[in-house]
Amino acid sequence: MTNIPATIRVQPGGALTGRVRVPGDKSISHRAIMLGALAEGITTVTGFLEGEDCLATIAAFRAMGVEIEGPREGLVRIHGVGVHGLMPPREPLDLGNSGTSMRLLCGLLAGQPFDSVLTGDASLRKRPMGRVAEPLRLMGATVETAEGGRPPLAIRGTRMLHGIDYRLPVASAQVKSALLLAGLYAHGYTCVTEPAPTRDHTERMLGGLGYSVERAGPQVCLHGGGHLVAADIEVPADISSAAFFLVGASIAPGSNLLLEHVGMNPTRTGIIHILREMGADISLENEREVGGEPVVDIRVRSSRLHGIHIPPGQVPLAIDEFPALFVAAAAAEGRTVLTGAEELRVKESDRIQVMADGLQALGVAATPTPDGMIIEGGAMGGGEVDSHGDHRIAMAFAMAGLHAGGTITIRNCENVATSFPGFVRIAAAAGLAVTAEGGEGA
Ligand SMILES: O=C(O)C1=C[C@@H](OP(=O)(O)O)[C@@H](O)[C@H](O)C1
Ligand SMILES: C=C(OP(=O)(O)O)C(=O)O
Repeated sequence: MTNIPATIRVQPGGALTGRVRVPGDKSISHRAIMLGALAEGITTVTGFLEGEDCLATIAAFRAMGVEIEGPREGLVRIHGVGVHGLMPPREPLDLGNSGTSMRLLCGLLAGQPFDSVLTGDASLRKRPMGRVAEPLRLMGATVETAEGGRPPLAIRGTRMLHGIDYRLPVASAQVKSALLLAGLYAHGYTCVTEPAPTRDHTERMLGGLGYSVERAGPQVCLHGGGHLVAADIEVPADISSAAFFLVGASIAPGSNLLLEHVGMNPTRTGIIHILREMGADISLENEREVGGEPVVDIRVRSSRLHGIHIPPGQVPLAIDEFPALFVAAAAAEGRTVLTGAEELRVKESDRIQVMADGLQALGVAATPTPDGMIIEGGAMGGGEVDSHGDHRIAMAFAMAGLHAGGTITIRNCENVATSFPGFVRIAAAAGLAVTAEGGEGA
């Protein structure tokens, strides 16, 4: 993990034009490594995200004896060891900044015949893990957390897991996935019911590798004891990374941008629905299916956005896009109100507070609430904001430069490399007047 502090600076003005292919989907890349490692045979992955979060997942599986070639230009070859082929790691597995790695691995490791310890960086060590540890205990797992259910996690191996029928208290794809991964090792059926739809990449990929997953409305079930067969996986561009460009092009007059080969899984499209409701000019071209996931090219042109009450049903479908959406709201005419998004407070940073602080520093009337934010759109000045080491906050404020009246300086941007290596170069090529100092991260 790079610890070099990086500053991103954006001069006001400019427009986004041309064609951009953002890097591969982070959620799918993690799962490709995990499920490829558990499959029988060699899984070839293309379009893999070479971001630090996914590299942490690769390192964890290498530490458990899995041979993984690459990544090189998005190509990874995983020599699967089968569901029962992982080896005990000699040291704690350090998952850096990645909540997805930690939560999914916690489920997967609960059913191994060996012990393991999971840790991470200062941000990850503040994030709640009780949400996975508690249901895993109901399955017979032993997972110890530090105070308040935080990492590090000490997992005692067992071959005695049993399936449960679990209703998720929060809409979380990470918890759902952790339980399904534990369910591969459990006796009987493991069923998870979600309060609202969340990303279903785990279910899709399990199916693609030959594991039977049954869905009925909000419930998904699998039976333990099966096996996975290697297959090629093509990872589409990450809609959560495309989101910064969707917002940037919408708010910068004169923009006309094509975002290529973007994953359009219906559990991830909240950003499109919300921006369109705000008046964005977004069209989907060349819709197709690649490796079991819908993919499109997205054309976005600048438009006059207006404030809205964000439909609560869209929140889980856009959960990582709110930093960018808050910038869209700040550039829109009128008031935008978000509710039902308290989950934002337990991401890489408290994304409600940190975004409100940054927007206020730029002169925007942004009022944080326990579960959302109220933003009065309008003019925005320049100024200095702190991303608190949160990749999505850094990239959201970079796009704010397209609307601001002065230079925006963003501190602590080194973690941009967790999800979007090359962000500054790609954004500059599209027309953002952006520079980075002091770190490879950005
Ligand atoms: O399963 C996943 O890949 C993810 C699920 C979401 O987290 P939650 O499950 O905590 O909502 C999301 O915020 C995260 O970036 C990736
Ligand atoms: C919340 C995020 O990721 P994770 O939970 O994997 O750290 C994110 O990428 O916005």
